[in-house]
Amino acid sequence: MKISNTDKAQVLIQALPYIQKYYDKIVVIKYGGNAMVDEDLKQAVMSDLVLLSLVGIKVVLVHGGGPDISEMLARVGKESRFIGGLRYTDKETAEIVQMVLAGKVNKNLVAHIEQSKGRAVGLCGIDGGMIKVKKLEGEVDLGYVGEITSVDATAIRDALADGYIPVIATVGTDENGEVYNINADTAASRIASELGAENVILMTDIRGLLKDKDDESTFIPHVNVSDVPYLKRQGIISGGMIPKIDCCVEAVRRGVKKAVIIDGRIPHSILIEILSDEGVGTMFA
Ligand SMILES: Nc1ncnc2c1ncn2[C@@H]1O[C@H](COP(=O)(O)OP(=O)(O)O)[C@@H](O)[C@H]1O
Ligand SMILES: CC(=O)N[C@@H](CCC(=O)OP(=O)(O)O)C(=O)O
Repeated sequence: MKISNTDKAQVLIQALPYIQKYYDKIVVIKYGGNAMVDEDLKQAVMSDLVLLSLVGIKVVLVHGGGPDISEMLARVGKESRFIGGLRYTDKETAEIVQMVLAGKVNKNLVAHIEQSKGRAVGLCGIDGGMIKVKKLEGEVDLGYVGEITSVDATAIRDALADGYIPVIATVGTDENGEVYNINADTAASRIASELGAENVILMTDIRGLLKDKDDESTFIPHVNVSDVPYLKRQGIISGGMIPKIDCCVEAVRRGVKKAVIIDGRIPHSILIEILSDEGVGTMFA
């Protein structure tokens, strides 16, 4: 079907109020490893970020890379173990996490942005002392998994002021300089609140929060943060969805106006989410 010029113009002009709303505002986008399904899709997502950045939105990209980490661990004969959505991280795993996230995944995303004629700079939580952590203490010992104690967003702000899209890998250091693995959803939430971001958008491989995770027709479009403890008790939220939901709740509590989980496998879902009134995922308020 051929789209008429009038229809094309209509689509563009409909984006105007959203461009005005978000102009000069910070939007933190977390791109999960499970949504990085192929290089073409990744390229399409990065082009969307370049477009958003060129219309004046301050885009900050925080990325995951869980599947890449698991693949590298398997190559060296190590099995991946997750407890409550978090990876058990021994010393050797922490080194591999740093190599894969800050090296392979981070530079690959920067290269894709540059390929779309955007400007990006790759950073990790170690750079500029950005993310400081202490060992996460809980019922189960997760090894070198960090709980964020502080975020210094200076390097991110400087990159934005210079017109770059900061691309951030989520490893951080403790007071002794030891490197820790940080869940990327958790880090995105803290970075968003530290930056006073307008929105935090989590791109994953599922439509959003589902009542039954194996049935997309049970999709939940809106969640009130006060309902989350109940949803958790009911067992509706499990695995990798746990840090995501916690991230959204935490971001909203800390003043981020909107936290959304969207399907990163749908081409241009991020443009539809930001530049139209069609909510495409689960919104937390
Ligand atoms: N209630 C739920 N609704 C949607 N997804 C859920 C739910 N509970 C668990 N999940 C799982 O969470 C996964 C997303 O988390 P994760 O695999 O960590 O993604 P990412 O790599 O994007 O961070 C989904 O693919 C799904 O299998
Ligand atoms: C502590 C912890 O679990 N860290 C994550 C960091 C990467 C991540 O969060 O990647 P996704 O967003 O693709 O899941 C991990 O090791 O897998």
